[in-house]
This record gives sequence, C-alpha cells and structure tokens, in this order.
Amino acid sequence: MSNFLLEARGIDKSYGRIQVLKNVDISIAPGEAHVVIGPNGAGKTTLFKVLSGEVFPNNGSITFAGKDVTADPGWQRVRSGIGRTFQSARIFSELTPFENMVVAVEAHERVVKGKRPLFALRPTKAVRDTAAEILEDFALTKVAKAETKSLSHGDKKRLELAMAVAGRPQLLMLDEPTAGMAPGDRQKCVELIDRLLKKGGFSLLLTEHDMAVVFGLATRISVLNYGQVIASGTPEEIRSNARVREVYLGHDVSSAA
Ligand SMILES: Nc1ncnc2c1ncn2[C@@H]1O[C@H](COP(=O)(O)OP(=O)(O)OP(=O)(O)O)[C@@H](O)[C@H]1O
Repeated sequence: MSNFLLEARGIDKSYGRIQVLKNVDISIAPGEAHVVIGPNGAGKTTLFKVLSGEVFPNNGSITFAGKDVTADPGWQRVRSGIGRTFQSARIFSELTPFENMVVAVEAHERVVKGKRPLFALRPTKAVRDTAAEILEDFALTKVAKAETKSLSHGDKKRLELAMAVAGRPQLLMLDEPTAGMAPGDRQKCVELIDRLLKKGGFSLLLTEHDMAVVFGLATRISVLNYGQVIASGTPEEIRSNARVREVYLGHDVSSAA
C-alpha cells in the first residue's frame, strides 16, 4: 500500500471541449503542507473540485487513505476525512458564528460518529462547548453572537476555516485562504494555519497566489500551468526551477520568504 494519504493519478478534466486538467498526478503525504500554485486559469480550483468530489474527472484515479474514492461524491469524501474551504467563504449568513459552529460540530457528530438523531431541537452541552472552544481557538469569541453577514471578510474566512476544522478532517483543502484579505489579516491567517499544522493530525492542500503565504507554509509545492503539472518539489527546488520562474515571470518567486 502507498504511503500517501491522497494519491491522484492521470487526472484529465474537460468542460465541454475545453480540457482544463491534463494527465495530472499529485500525491500528498501524511502531515504534508502541499501548495498548488500557477497562473490564473491554470486549473487549480478545478483540481480542488476533482479531488474533493465536487466534479468528476474524465480519466484518472484518486485514492484516499488507501481507498479508491474516484467515484465517491463530495459528501462521501467528507465522511472519509476530506474537508475543504472555498475561494469565497461558504457559511450561513443568516445564523450567528456560534450557530454556524454548532451546525459544523453537529454535522461531524452525526455523520462521522453516527451520534444524535437527525432532528434534535437543541444542541447538547458538549456540542455547544466544542463550538465555543473552536471559536475561541480561532479568535472569534468576540463576534460569536454577531450577525455573520456583518462580519469582516477576514472573520468570515476564519469562520469557514473553523467550520472545516470542526469536521476533524485528515486532509484539509483550502482554496486561496487569504484571497481578498488585508495584509494584516493575511499574516494572521498564515499564523493560524501554521499553528494548526504544528498541532498536527492532518495534511494540508492549498492553492494560493501570495508567494509569502506559499513559501511561509509549504513543505511541498506543485506548479500547474495550462492544466499540467510542470514541477513538484520542495520549496527550494521550486524556487530554483527555471521553468517555474519562466511561468511566473513577474511573480517574484526568488525573493519570497
Ligand atoms: N464550470 C466551468 N465551465 C467551463 N469552463 C470552466 C469551468 N470552470 C472553470 N473553467 C475554465 O477552466 C480553466 C481553469 O479554471 P480554474 O478556475 O480551475 O483555474 P485557477 O487556476 O483556479 O484560476 P484562478 O487562479 O484564477 O482561480 C479556466 O479557463 C476556466 O475558465
């Protein structure tokens, strides 16, 4: 059996006549922080969708935790241990952050542990405590009872991340976690993800355009260009790769942190 937590091989994905992913291979080792970079339109989000089961590939296979999940829909992959966030936060804007967290914690209890009936009128104390603890961890206690729709962009993204973490995924997939954030929020987000990684217990796959974020977090980087992986390696290998520099003309890979 392979040592990888996730292994995707020979992935092709087309939308109509447009081939967006071409024979993509990507592997994620346990504990790895793997960042996928590439120019706009290279296929990063599509690769995320294929790996999380939002769309299916035309060819190729995906193995997760030793099991072939290629034909599994997204909800089943969540059950298997894949959590993800999106470029624009997907949260319930009519609920408070605390209520959002309760939904996420209950979903985990119900789906993964098989606890609680489908319709319960009131969350248990344990669920409420867990929701409050995670909000605290993510520095969201102050806004726990606020209207979610009135939160800042950075707080909304943090809430979405907290909800994904509540699912206790083995693989956490973050699609541009710092997109649209102010520089201060961006730095806080990197510190938060770094802290989560150091706590351990999961692997990370993320896409990101900000090179300081990429090189600040990655233990491995794969580079997509026109739907193909043109390089995959350690941050050092990627930094010194001539082809990557060429593709990233104008992006200052060499001087990133
Ligand atoms: N549902 C769709 N139908 C048709 N074409 C699509 C669809 N989704 C994406 N595409 C096309 O696929 C290509 C890759 O898009 P994708 O969003 O995966 O790239 P990306 O690398 O994530 O880009 P960005 O960095 O801008 O987010 C683009 O040309 C895009 O227009």
